[in-house]
This record gives sequence, C-alpha cells and structure tokens, in this order.
Amino acid sequence: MAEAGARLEGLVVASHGRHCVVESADGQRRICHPRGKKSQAVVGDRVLWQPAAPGQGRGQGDEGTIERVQERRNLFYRQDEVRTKSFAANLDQVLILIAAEPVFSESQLARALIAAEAAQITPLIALNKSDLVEPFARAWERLWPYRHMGGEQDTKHHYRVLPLSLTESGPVDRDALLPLLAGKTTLVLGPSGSGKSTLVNLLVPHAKAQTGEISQALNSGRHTTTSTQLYWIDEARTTALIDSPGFQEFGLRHLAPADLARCMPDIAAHAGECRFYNCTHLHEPGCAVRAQVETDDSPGTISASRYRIYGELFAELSEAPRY
Ligand SMILES: Nc1nc2c(ncn2[C@@H]2O[C@H](COP(=O)(O)OP(=O)(O)OP(=O)(O)O)[C@@H](O)[C@H]2O)c(=O)[nH]1
Ligand SMILES: [Zn+2]
Repeated sequence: MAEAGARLEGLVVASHGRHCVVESADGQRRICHPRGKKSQAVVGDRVLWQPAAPGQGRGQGDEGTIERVQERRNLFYRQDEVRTKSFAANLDQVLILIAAEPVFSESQLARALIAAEAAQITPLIALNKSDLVEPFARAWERLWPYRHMGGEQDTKHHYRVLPLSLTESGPVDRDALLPLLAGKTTLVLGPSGSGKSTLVNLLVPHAKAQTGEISQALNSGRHTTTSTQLYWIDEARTTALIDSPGFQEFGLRHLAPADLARCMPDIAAHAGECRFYNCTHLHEPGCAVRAQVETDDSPGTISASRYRIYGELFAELSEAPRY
C-alpha cells in the first residue's frame, strides 16, 4: 500500500456518484473520495490523490482522497434522464453506436454529434445489426446525410459511418474497429438495445474482471444504477473504451443558440455566406443556409430533417433556462 502523506498520480476509471475508482501507474485500483467540490473528478480525469491514513479509510484500506484534478484536455457534457450533468474528460473520440433495431432517433444522434463537436472531440458513428437486412437498409438510408456530410468524395466526409453486425460477424467487426481505436480513449454512447454490451464484451474480453470487486462493491447495496466505466482493451493500457449509460436527451444547455451552426458541419459549411453576419438561418433574407436545404424540387446539401433538428434545437436553447 502507498505511503500516507504522498500525492500520487492516478487516472479516474469509474465514477459512482461522488465516489471514484482511481488507477495508479502500477495498475492498482482503489476507491477515492473528492476532498471538496473542486476536486470532483469524472472518468478520464488525471488526478493527484492521497492514500487514506491507516485506520481512516471507510473500507478495508485501499482508499484515498482526490486532492486535485489535473487540467483537462476536453470535457464531454451530456445530461441524463434525471437532469444531472454527467461527463467524461480527456477523450480522443466518441463512438456513437446505433442499430437497425430499435429504430434510432435522428434527433438524439444529432445531439450527441453536436455535443462532441462542441467539445472538439472526433465522433465516429457505427450502425449495428446489418444482419437484419431490411431494417438495416432503411437505417442506412436515413444516415445518408451523415455518410455524405462535407463532400461527395469518401476522403472528405466529415463523419465516418461504420456498418457492424456484432453478434454475427464479431471477429470481422473487431478487426475493423481496433485500428480506429488504437492508442486512443473512446467514449461509447448508444441507445438501449443497440449492442453496447455486446461491443464492450467483444473488445474487452476481461471486462468483468477489470470492473473488479471495487466497482461491484460500490454498486451493490446502494441505489447507484448508473456508473461510467473505463476499460483497457490492451494489456499495455494504451487503448481505452469508456462505457457510459444513458443516451437519453442530451442537454446542450452549455451551448448558446448561436453556437449550433458551427457544431453542425453541413450547416457550418454555408453559414459564412449569409447576407447578415449574425444570421440565425431561420428567417433572414439572403440566408445561404436556407438556400441549401433540400426541397421537393432541389436536392440541396442540407437534408430537410437536419434543418428541422437545427430549428428545434435553436428554439430549445433560446427558451430553456440555463443550469
Ligand atoms: N441481430 C443482431 N442482434 C444483435 C447484434 N448485436 C447485438 N444484438 C442483440 O441486441 C440486443 C441488445 O444488445 P446489448 O449488447 O445488450 O445492447 P445494449 O446497448 O448494451 O443494451 P442495454 O443493455 O439495454 O443498454 C441483444 O439481444 C443482442 O444479442 C447484431 O449485430 N445483430
Ligand atoms: Zn443564414
């Protein structure tokens, strides 16, 4: 056990309410409590922590206090169903896993993408259950604007959209995913039933073991149903997946309505060409964005559904109180 009094570096690998599991450089994991509000950490945070003095831990030792959260490279915001904010920090990318069934909500997808863009985190979209041929074809078609965003050439597309069939072609999917994940920390998000657990089990064969007794102890006998967990894919601990429950309404309240356009690449591509520099793209004359929205007569480069979502979010962010 580490010496009391020392400040040690660690990585937050799980959070359960205010408690965190901190992993130190040697791979050892222990429960830590934040010292105060300022040291409230989220998964992915690098922290300085201090072991509890002998006899002071509430458990069987192996506990500590988070003394400081190191500066974050980025912070991913979302809101869960009970309207509290949840976060993960220091991410390289966000993998949004949706499926042919259950039918995905385009609005939820758009929100998650906007949240990623706003935090300057690269999003990656995967559509699972390609074995369900007809529902998959419909879902793939609905993703057309996302598959083609930012240009017609493959290399210029803003989002990467990957077809998967995790239960039917696991090894093939693993080979497709691993190079995209290697050396990075990826937050996996997806609606219930899309195959998130299947994905984690495919990529992290010892997921249960990694979660370990510590997290199980924290979860049991407590009303903690949601927890965010970081898993290492490789033994060298360079490639990480963060599994976070809840893909409900994404609170985007940290954004102002005027931030939306730059977080939607298809809209951002034309937002600079409007007659008014502060165009909202809702009603102004000379709006280059509205000129690009598809209609029955013209294909346009902005799909009608994306423009509708833009309008809905703009209204939501204009009205809702900030908290
Ligand atoms: N047909 C088909 N079914 C799949 C595929 N991947 C996952 N499933 C099934 O979809 C269901 C949901 O998969 P899970 O991995 O539990 O999904 P989840 O996203 O973790 O769902 P929650 O636990 O509700 O959050 C399970 O019955 C899986 O067997 C696939 O590629 N094809
Ligand atoms: Zn405009």
